[in-house]
Amino acid sequence: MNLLFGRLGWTDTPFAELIAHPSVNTAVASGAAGLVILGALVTTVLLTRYRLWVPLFRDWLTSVDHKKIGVMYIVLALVMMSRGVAEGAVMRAQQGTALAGGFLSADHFAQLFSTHGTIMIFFVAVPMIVGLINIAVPLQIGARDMAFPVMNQVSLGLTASGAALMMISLVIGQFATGGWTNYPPYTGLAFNPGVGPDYWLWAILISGVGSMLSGINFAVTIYKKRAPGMHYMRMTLFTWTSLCTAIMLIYAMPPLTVSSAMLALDRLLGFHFFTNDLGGNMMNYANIFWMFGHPEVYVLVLPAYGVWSEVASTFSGKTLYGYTSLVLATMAIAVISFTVWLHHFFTMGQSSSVNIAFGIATMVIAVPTGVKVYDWMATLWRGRIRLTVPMIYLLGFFMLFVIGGMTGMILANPSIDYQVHNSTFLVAHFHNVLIPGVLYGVLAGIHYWFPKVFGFRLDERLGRVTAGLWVVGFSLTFFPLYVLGLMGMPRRLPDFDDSAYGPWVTVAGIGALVVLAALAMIFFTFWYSIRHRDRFAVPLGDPWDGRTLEWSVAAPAPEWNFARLPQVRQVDDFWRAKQDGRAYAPIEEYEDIVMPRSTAFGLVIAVASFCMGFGIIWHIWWFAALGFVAIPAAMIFRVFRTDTERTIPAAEVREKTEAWLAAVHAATPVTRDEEDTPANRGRAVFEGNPA
Ligand code: HEA
Ligand code: HEM
Ligand SMILES: [Cu+2]
Repeated sequence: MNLLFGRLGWTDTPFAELIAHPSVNTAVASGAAGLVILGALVTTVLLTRYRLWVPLFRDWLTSVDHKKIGVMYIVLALVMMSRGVAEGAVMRAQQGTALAGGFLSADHFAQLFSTHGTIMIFFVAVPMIVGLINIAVPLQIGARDMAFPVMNQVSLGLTASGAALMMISLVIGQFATGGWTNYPPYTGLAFNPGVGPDYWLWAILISGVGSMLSGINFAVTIYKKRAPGMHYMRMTLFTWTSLCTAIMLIYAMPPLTVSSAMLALDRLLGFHFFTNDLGGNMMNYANIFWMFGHPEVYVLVLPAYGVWSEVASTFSGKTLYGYTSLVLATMAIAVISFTVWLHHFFTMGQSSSVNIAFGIATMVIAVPTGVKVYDWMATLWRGRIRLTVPMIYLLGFFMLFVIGGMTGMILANPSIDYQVHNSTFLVAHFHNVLIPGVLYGVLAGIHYWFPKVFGFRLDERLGRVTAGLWVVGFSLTFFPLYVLGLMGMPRRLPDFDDSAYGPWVTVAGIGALVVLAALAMIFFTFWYSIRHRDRFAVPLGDPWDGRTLEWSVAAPAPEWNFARLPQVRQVDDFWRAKQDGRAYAPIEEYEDIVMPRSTAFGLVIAVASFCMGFGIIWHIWWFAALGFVAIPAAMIFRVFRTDTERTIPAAEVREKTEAWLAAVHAATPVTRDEEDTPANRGRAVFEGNPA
């Protein structure tokens, strides 16, 4: 232990390990570390080569525009997802070759499922969802920005800082082996003195605060920043689900922060909250963690349900069937989800009557979820269906998610759960809700809102192939796990010698290859669409014949979103406005618009919190102190700034808006009959002459 580097030594890299013990296992670890380093180098070279550092800093990293922050969240999530999916595939390869001896050590496999689970939940699903909410909600409620734009940037910074800790754990030291739940006492000092659990703890502590702040920001934005006339029962369903998710984040994140902080105290200062002796009890961890953990999965899935609502209604050309029931179902799921956490440990010793109570509470969630599924189906019924990419994802969701939900119902029976708890049946269940439920929803949302942010849409053909690959890839990879689970295969199993597992893990392995192809296709779709962006341009801003406010402005949406705040009269206001000629009305008087000024505050907080986390993990106390002091210092400095706002002159707003309005009015109106052609021709799709 030394003062300068704490417990960090030269041998704490996978490369040193590779030299000391050359094997396929250590080579894989070094390869992964090499990829991280290579990725960082290539990014640096490209940014320098194309002189992008300044634009990156000026237009993105210091921006407080909710749309840009949303995009950065999603980019972060896509980077992390590439790692997460690759890790999933490596685990499948290990189990696929286990009968022949495999190629990974048990410890390495344990790190893989721990990083994979942690990354997928906290650094893929959460940022994807938060990113979409950032992009869509202010536009849908007719606002110019978030309630707290700078805090929004801080949330992103904290999330990125946690993600950076995850990435650096590949290169320096190693990650935890305790799964995404990091249960003590296994992760306590007695069993795990290394840095692994500390990486988990500080990545979660730092990003968790960011998520809670996001929740506050979203809730206040939706409460306070709605346009005139945007009553609660006129909001879009995506906004409703975002509001429920925001409230859930506010209540669910603190338990996670508390359980993690308590475990950190156990590890750093010898507290005994969760040890087996000296008064500790790990059941406290299990309870507090799952008080977060269960609501968390609905935090993720509710906004995806919101996307399905938008998609179903837009692409069947109908107002949502059962609007009120969808709102009430969302609220019911949000509330009930706080009463079911114990179903994650039915087998951990409480009496059967307690188990039964929680089992029943769990099953009750099927009712509001079913209401939603039937409402979406009724929305499609007799609609003018357009099979766009988001609709393909919706169909995949209908087929697959319902199966995953049903297996959840099976697990909710304590007596059945005793048989399949912690088997791959469970692994199949949760991937079956997370991938078709959350991931498909997010991908559908990206396809749907991409043109609004960038002014051009993504290629439909490639998007369809990608969606198809996700449906096939998911099914091949995860349905075999139900069978394996019923055969008795436990989760988190690095190797086995029961040859009966062989065929099923082989199929799952092939499925993982298809999923890898689907991942590659996502990036190819982006690349191809960006290259041909002129062909895909939709400057008028309404490529899907949209129904809600975000489609009533140009694409890309101007920085101020709305030149004049809209006056809302009903659900699907923009759609009705297009029909009775109110849409695209001329604006008589333009006004100056005050917007928040760009700032590096979030960036400073991100770097400082990273230093603090990294310092504590490695016991490099001076480094930790530096970060710890920099955070309040930056806050105090920020409080004294007075030049935090910037006025956009009315003339500038007028010029941009009038040019766009003129283009809209010059475009050929598309009549109902022509609408069956691909709906995304780059012109406004509306009926009649709006002038
Ligand atoms: C987005 C994520 C998500 C979602 C939506 C769900 C949804 C549900 N989950 Fe799942 N679950 C997870 C993510 C998710 N889960 C994760 C990550 C874990 C494991 C964590 C770990 O241990 O690592 C887990 C674990 C888990 C367990 C613990 C099992 C164990 O550890 O042994 C249980 C037990 O009750 C459960 C139940 C349910 C139920 C009842 C639903 C319900 O909400 C499903 C409701 C939906 C339907 C039922 C389908 C649609 C409904 C209809 C068409 C209406 C008609 C149907 C009926 C009337 C039945 N889940
Ligand atoms: C896309 C392809 C994916 C593949 C191939 C894959 C594969 C795997 C594998 C092999 C495991 C270990 C299973 C075991 O313990 O036996 C696992 C665990 C897990 N996965 Fe995935 N997965 C994928 C996507 C996702 C996604 C999108 C999410 C979340 C949004 C996710 C969340 C998890 C979680 C939470 C765990 C549990 C980790 C733990 O045991 O602590 N996965 N996955
Ligand atoms: Cu749960």
